[in-house]
Amino acid sequence: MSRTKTSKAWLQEHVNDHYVHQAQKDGYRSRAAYKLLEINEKDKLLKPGYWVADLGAAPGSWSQVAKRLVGQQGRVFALDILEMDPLPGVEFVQGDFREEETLTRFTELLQGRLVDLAICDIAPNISGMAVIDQARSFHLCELALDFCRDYLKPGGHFLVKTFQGSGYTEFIQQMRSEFASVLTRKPAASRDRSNEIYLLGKGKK
Ligand SMILES: C[S@@+](CC[C@H](N)C(=O)[O-])C[C@H]1O[C@@H](n2cnc3c(N)ncnc32)[C@H](O)[C@@H]1O
Repeated sequence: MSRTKTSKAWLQEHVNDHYVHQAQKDGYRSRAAYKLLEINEKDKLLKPGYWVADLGAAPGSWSQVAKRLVGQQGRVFALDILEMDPLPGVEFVQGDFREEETLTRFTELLQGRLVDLAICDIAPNISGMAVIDQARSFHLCELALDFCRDYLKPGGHFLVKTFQGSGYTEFIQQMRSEFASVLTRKPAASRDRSNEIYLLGKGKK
């Protein structure tokens, strides 16, 4: 299929997408909100009073969901390489997660406290070359796992988007060494044709 036809097909699918309409109705910034809502419904990740780190947060629908569910006593810290329009009650740092300086600015917000939950929906810019995209994606996943080693409470949970393919099995092994259990989640809002799959690490060791 030509590029134009592919983009037209994407646009058509987007316009017809039930979750896109629902997000507009519910005031969420993107259809991704329903992935987190469905996973949360099953796994009860977000609780009132929790501190949550949202890595790769823009445009912000996961942060919206998180803030709503942690309530006034909870805090949501969001990070993205892109700008994000402010969200009430969400503290945001713009920067590249691969850079030490970004991590420093982000973790300064925590003032020495550990988070109860880390959620990571980071997806790198797609180059179209599967091997490169896959490697970039897992590099970011590994950085998010490093973040959990240092800034997630023992017993805390970590939800991360991955793509099945090269590096997937190795990353699950790394997750297993850090968490009591590692589960896979493919919410209905995640398109069938996408090989994205969420890993949920439960109970940081
Ligand atoms: C699928 S979107 C996240 C959607 C978000 N969960 C929501 O509900 O609105 C993936 C995000 O990862 C961000 N991202 C990609 N590479 C990044 C990096 N190196 N550092 C920080 N953010 C990055 C992108 O800018 C993009 O906003």
